[in-house]
Amino acid sequence: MTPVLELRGLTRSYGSLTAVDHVDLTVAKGERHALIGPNGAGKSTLFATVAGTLRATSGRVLLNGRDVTALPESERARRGLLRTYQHSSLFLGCTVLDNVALAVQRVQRVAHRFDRPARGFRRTQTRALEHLESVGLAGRAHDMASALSHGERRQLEVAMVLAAEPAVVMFDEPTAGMSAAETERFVTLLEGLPRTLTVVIVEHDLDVVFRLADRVTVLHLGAVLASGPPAAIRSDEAVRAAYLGAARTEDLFTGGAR
Ligand SMILES: Nc1ncnc2c1ncn2[C@@H]1O[C@H](COP(=O)(O)OP(=O)(O)OP(=O)(O)O)[C@@H](O)[C@H]1O
Repeated sequence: MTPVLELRGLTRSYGSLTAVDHVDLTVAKGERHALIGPNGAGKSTLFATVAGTLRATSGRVLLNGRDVTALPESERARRGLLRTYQHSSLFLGCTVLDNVALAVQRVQRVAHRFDRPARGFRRTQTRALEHLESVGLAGRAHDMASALSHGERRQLEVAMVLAAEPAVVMFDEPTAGMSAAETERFVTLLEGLPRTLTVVIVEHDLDVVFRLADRVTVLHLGAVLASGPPAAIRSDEAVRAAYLGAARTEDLFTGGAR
């Protein structure tokens, strides 16, 4: 396997509390990797420390073998490690198309900086529309982003992620607040993402996790309790105990842990 993201002894403390405790993890190119764990396990802190939103207390984050631990979030994003936020970061006063066009432009500014402006503009619009088509929003291209439903806004964010052409995208609880129908549409969309993209997802909905993930890492009290393919995690007694105490493992993975 070709590792794209490696965490080595990654630790993040808040004063005397160690929220993320010497986490070692390797994510392969193209993998769908889910981070789960009970409330307070350290998922958000780990996520933010990997993305560069928070500084690590110790340990290292490697992206494609390069140490990015000292880099801020913006620089990690420029190098292909992109995160989404639970609260959307769209330009609500712009059209749906313009939101994606802006994301496309950031990449194209580097690749085509010697093009004539009109040609660059057409290229940007075409690419942006292609991304909107791939997330099922081409029909809403000229609507304001503010007119989109919650689920559609999340779809738009995926189009913006695709436009940025990252190596790794980290989704932070993407289905939070979605209806069942929106969740279904969104998970289908994630399932269809190209395998050139590596996906790390923090998600409370375990049905979503076990549908999407190739591998699942369970955090408990900041440390890795278990990491492996979904089937192994489902049957892991320590995982069950960490989540729910007496409940049966099967109950855990049919929505009972929400
Ligand atoms: N800014 C902070 N200052 C101090 N302690 C914090 C801070 N943020 C989180 N913590 C603590 O760190 C631990 C891990 O929290 P974190 O939010 O990373 O867990 P989580 O698994 O994402 O939880 P949840 O599922 O509830 O979102 C918890 O004990 C939490 O109280």
